[in-house]
Amino acid sequence: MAGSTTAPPRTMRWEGDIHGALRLIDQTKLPETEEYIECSTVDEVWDAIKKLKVRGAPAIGVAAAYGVVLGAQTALRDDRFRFDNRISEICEYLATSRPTAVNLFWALDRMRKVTSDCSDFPPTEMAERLLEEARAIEHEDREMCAAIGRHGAELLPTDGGVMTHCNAGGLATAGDGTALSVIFAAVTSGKPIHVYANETRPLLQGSRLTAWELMKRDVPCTLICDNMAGQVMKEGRIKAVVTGADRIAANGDAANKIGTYSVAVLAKQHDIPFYIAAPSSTFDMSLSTGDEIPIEERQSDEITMGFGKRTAPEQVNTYNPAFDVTPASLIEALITEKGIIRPVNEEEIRRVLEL
Ligand SMILES: CSC[C@H]1O[C@H](OP(=O)(O)O)[C@H](O)[C@@H]1O
Repeated sequence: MAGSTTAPPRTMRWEGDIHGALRLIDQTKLPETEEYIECSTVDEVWDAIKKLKVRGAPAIGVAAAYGVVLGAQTALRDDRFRFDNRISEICEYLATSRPTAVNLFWALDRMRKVTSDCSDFPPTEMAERLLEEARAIEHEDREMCAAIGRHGAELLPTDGGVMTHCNAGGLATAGDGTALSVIFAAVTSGKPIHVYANETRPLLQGSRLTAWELMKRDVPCTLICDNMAGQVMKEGRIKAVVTGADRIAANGDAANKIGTYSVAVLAKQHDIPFYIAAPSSTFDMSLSTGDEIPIEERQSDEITMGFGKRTAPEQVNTYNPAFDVTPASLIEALITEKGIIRPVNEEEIRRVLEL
């Protein structure tokens, strides 16, 4: 039966005590090589997030939390400044690594709260509490992934293909993923899921990462170019679409990898349910609609230098938004660790997430 139980390698692991380091799989090297890097400074974590060595909304949050711990190590060695002020500066610095995934800011807020809750603790004790909080964020994310899988599996069809876009798998989280956790749970429950993975230009998270994860888990997968999504739906191959998200506004509008909005429009056209799987840490209730979600724009060579080969004239103008926003009206349901949100609106979001 498809769906082996062997999970792919963990996205990241903190090794050691408060003086330890963060070990990450370098996702820019996949699928050719499974290479691990060790981050021993906050700058190395910032760089890993910026360059997508670690990526995916929940994974970015977990990595940033451990980045704060690495910064705390340096702060402990320099008593010229108040330790809690240094931690606050470190959080501000990590917050500049990428703008869209709200999990980054959610995790940093939790780390800042440790310093305010433990303001009368000596720096060494505060540093220990910071490591405990980072570990808790990682553990909770793993639990959230499993719960998302349990809730979402029942929504997937017992026949036909399931399309996904980008990578919302184990590599994007500290657990089995969000969208892929739903797929893995459905396969484990015995559903004959066949995944159509969109390659997801320009950085190919779908072909490089999602296809890699699915094949590791023996889940049947067909890789397609992004511009094939409509034809594949028109041929009747797709019975559902499920993706991840990087930030969901209070009304349910959801930011996800560029191209997700197009897939949602195509799904609507073909009367295919479009689901988004995301933990509660991806919801930003301070934003009333998706119009307010900051969209990251990335450098030109991600488009013109397709992984080392020039694919466009050197000075050509480019536009490279890394995300787009799918309106709540196109989303059949949001799949969270606390349950299914349907219809997708602020009242239902607040009811299910108990906000
Ligand atoms: C589980 S959320 C993953 C989410 O993050 C990805 O973006 P990036 O690879 O740029 O970090 C993409 O939007 C995924 O859906």
